Amino acid sequence: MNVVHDGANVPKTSEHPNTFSDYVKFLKNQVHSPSAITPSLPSTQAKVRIQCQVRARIPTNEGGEMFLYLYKNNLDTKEHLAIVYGDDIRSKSLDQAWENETIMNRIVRGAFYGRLEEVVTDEFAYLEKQQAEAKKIWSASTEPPLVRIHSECFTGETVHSARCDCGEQLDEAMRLMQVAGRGVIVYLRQEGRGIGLLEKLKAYNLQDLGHDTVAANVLLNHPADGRTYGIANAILEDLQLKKVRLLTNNPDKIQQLESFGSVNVVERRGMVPQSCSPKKELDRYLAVKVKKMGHILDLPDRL
Ligand SMILES: Nc1nc2c(ncn2[C@@H]2O[C@H](COP(=O)(O)OP(=O)(O)OP(=O)(O)O)[C@@H](O)[C@H]2O)c(=O)[nH]1
Repeated sequence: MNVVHDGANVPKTSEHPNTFSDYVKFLKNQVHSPSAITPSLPSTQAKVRIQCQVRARIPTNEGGEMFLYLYKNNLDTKEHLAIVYGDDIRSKSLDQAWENETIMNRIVRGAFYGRLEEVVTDEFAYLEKQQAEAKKIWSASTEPPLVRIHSECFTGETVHSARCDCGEQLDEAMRLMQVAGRGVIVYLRQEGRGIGLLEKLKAYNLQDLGHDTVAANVLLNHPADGRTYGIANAILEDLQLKKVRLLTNNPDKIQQLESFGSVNVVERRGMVPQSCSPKKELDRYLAVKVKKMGHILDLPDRL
């Protein structure tokens, strides 16, 4: 993109808009300061506050595209993400107006409708185009989208470890959403079910000595699963999703998400590993998830 015009300051902005003229009023009446979001409340009991900082288009090698939304929050310093398919799924906190920002500022942090394809030279024409794009979005379907709440797994996703099915689950979720043209993957930086990569790698060494994934965590004085879903819930709220079809084998995830009261899981879709060649380590991992962690997985012949 090559934007040459810096635009006017966006004045103070109040409520979330429903129409484009509301949107313009909204921009005029509400100021939000993203710097107010700092990790000042370390307790997991603290009220979760999040702010979407930026959104950017990611074209994929498969020919489709997604938008990546990056969030800041008040509980930790991690950059939690939402991978969003479909133009009608919008972040409330991103679309808010920030103090003293220009149209160019809004473009750079991704708070625009449609695609950035040409140089912005005429602010009025740009706003007219935005109005047309916004109208399309606000008349779009409100069907509950496919949603996956995915926890980071460097080993499974980046170095293709065969110890777990995390990489495959992420790829499959992206494939399903690309086909559906709509969906959200909330990508939480809760590596190793919340214990971090350092401790997870220690757990792998204990697993090579014969301990399973749960026992290895416990031997290292960690819970079997130390994850929380308050930030995921807040991100789904921010994306204005009240009903979702969740891709998961983990009933605890559904229970925890619904316990916040703002997001309703109307359907659970299983994530069955597609790789047809059974792998010894992966099958041992999946069997423990079913037997010890209550996961639902329909692979009776393999496990
Ligand atoms: N501590 C630990 N974490 C692991 C291990 N294998 C994978 N993980 C982490 O587990 C997380 C994924 O959780 P899973 O239990 O595989 O699946 P889930 O998210 O509970 O459930 P699904 O929605 O069905 O995928 C990621 O953060 C991985 O890094 C392991 O052996 N030990």
